[in-house]
Amino acid sequence: MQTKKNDTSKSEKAVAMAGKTWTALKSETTSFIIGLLCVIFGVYMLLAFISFFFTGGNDQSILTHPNPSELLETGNRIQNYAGARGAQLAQFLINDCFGFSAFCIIIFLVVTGMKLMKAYQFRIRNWFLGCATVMIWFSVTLGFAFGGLMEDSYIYPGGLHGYNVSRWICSQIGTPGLILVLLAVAILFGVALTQQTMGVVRKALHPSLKAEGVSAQAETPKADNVSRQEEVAAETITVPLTDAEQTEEEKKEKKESFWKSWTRRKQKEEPKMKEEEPTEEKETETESAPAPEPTPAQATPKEAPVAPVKEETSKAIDLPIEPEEKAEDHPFEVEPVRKEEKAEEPAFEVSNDTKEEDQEYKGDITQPYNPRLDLEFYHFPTLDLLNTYQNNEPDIDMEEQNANKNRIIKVLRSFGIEISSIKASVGPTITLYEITPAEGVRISKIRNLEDDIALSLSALGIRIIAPIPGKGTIGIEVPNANPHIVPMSSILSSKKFQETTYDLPVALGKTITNEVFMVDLAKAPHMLVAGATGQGKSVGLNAIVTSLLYKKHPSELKFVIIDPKKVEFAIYAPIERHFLAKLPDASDAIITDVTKVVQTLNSLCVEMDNRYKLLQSAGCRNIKEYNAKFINRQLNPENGHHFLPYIVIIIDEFGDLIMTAGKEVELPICRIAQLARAVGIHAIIATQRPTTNIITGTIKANFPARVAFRVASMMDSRTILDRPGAQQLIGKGDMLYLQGNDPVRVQCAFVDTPEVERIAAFIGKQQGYPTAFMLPEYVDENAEASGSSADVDMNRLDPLFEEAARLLIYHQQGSTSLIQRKFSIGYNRAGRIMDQLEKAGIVGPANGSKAREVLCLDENDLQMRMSSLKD
Ligand SMILES: Nc1ncnc2c1ncn2[C@@H]1O[C@H](COP(=O)(O)OP(=O)(O)OP(=O)(O)O)[C@@H](O)[C@H]1O
Repeated sequence: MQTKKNDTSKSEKAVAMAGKTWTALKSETTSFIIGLLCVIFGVYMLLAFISFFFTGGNDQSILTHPNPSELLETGNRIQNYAGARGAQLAQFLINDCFGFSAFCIIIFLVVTGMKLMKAYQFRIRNWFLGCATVMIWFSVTLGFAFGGLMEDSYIYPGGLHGYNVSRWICSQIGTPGLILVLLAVAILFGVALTQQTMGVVRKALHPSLKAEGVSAQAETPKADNVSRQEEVAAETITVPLTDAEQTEEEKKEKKESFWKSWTRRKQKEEPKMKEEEPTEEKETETESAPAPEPTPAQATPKEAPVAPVKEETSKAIDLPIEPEEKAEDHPFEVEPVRKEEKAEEPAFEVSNDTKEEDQEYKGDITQPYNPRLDLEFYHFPTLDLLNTYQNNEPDIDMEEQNANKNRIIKVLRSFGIEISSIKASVGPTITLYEITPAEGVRISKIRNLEDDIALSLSALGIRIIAPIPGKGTIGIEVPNANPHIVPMSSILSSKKFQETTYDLPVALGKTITNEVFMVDLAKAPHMLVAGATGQGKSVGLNAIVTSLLYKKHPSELKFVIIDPKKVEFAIYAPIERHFLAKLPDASDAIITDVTKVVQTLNSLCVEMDNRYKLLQSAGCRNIKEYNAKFINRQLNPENGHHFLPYIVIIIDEFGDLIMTAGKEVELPICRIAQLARAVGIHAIIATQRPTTNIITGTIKANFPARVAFRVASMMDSRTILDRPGAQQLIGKGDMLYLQGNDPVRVQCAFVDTPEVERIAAFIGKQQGYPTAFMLPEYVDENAEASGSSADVDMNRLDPLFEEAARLLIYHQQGSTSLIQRKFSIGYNRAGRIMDQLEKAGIVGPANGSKAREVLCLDENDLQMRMSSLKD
């Protein structure tokens, strides 16, 4: 009894010890050191082995000495480069064990070392099985083939193992039996390595198989061939079944065309098949800097298993789950991280593309007009104004990838969903797992389980796309354990951005596959940005403005910035004379006062109408055609024609505007959104509260491009994107971009306030236009009508008159915007109330941009005036 207890505690201790040792081994440093030792030892063995071929003969007499240790101690007479121990090792592994194939041990050692060092991601189990099979097979084959030479040479090609095993097999099943066994093992190994082996064997058995190959294929009862069989059958039906009547030639022709179409189909399937054959070459390619456009074959993962797709039909929901074991059976591909191609030359250094000839011909109307000549020495902002970050390149953590893969398979299995393959694309913050469901699993089933699956994976930010449009696979987006920032500098220095031909290139960030994501605002043409507070909206808007500033000359682009929060966009003040537009009487270009917003938006409508008139008289359909004509001097400036810069309106906190100014803001915005595209006026509106009373149906209909950062609820997501999803984002710039049917998940580029300040200062200190771009004056007809206090009808006082008067007396500030905000009414109505208050002597006359003076001192005073009004 006692002994039993002791045994149990001993075994528990041993298990605990093993656990501890395993944890220590798993630590990154330990595994790196062990890996390094493996590689070094492998190199040492290689040296010993190679040297053995040259020096083995001389050393053998010492090594096979009855008491070799005596001789080895001095080591003097050993000639092997790896010394006495090396000679001993080589003698043992080559001659006493496996012969030439002992080199496989070195290969496995180095592979293991590389894996432990995390230099390469090999699949150790496969490599072990592969190396062991090759080593034993060759050892037996060489032992069998060269067994007779052993007496004459100091090297045994198959080693003693090969010699003895081959002799034993021969004694059991005879020489032909041994040959057949070796052949069978070789073919089985080949099939496990690549399915193409089957084709080679078939061809070897039947060289003229080509045409009949189809039927051979069709006869293979593989589930994934079923649809192919159907196709083949369908095609076969189109061949008239009159073979007997056909001439030999006709038959041949039909066979050929049939074969051609089959080959075409095979070629389509080829990449898929290639994905299933990870070769060492591909692995190396994957490890070294991957090509920018990896083909499916190149993108084959480091650890993609050799085994073909395993078809599991049993529902695993009731089975004991062994995820670690079973999950590995699924082909798992991890796409290599795409490295964005950088432009060779920093194009921004050469900031002005004004050519010398242009300067010479300045004013020469026989030469094309160059709008950039207005500010001919303007320098585009340089990339060094932007922050660079260390270690921001996404890398692939295979441990995390495998853990996630296993988790997904386990969760899906717990819902009775089997999959046949899984592929991962690692992005800066999110990894997309693309899953192919097994035969017979309906995608709708997965779609219905979306919430449960997301819940079971229990990580923030999981989004399920069932199916991925156009692919027939299911996508599960899982946040990475170590998200990476996407610096604005990495986007702006990319080849894609620098070589873009977009009219208004807006670089938003990187997609899940690490591609730079850009849109052309000129085509968008208006954008709606939503996101709860602190999720990256302002950074996103800054990224939009920054990318435009890096591409556009001040003569080509103007911003109208509306910032009710008053602080977010103040950083752009220095670029007022270069890039900003404002009303003629406005003191600041960045509009923070709600009253000015309505005027500005209406003024933009006037600008739009004016531009349409210009386009009409020039016979152009859009701004691009018009500007091209103007540049080619086909339009006479004396007839009012001029080069038209794009105008981008940016409105932060649109919700606030709608709450205070309501329809008065919505109407001009909708007019602009409906019509302004052709004349180069584009709007970007952002809101924290994407509710239906703020983003009304009319606004939604006219803003086809939507950017959703994380929002508070599914309702908000539906308002902005017409579907759920944005509530599941992880924040910090994680966003969905929708234009058309399906949203794209993008990690927004990060541009910090100091970076924007540096860019603004860089532009601001250069020569600019004398003033900001002047928008046309807007005369509010309604306001005009009710503008003069002489016309004010005091018999029909506004219902809010008395309350408004009380408000102004309380604040001692005669401000129309105060009335607007407090009572959530439009500018016109607030203006009318103010006029009535003026006529009643409660406030003084308008005082320029300053608030009016409040003439009424307190409540008593007001009561007296009110009673006199009623009289
Ligand atoms: N693209 C990004 N990459 C990394 N971090 C980001 C990104 N965008 C935002 N963040 C982080 O989130 C913080 C808040 O972002 P931001 O100020 O843009 O939020 P917001 O949605 O504009 O909030 P609010 O509506 O309150 O102004 C930033 O200070 C930054 O730390």
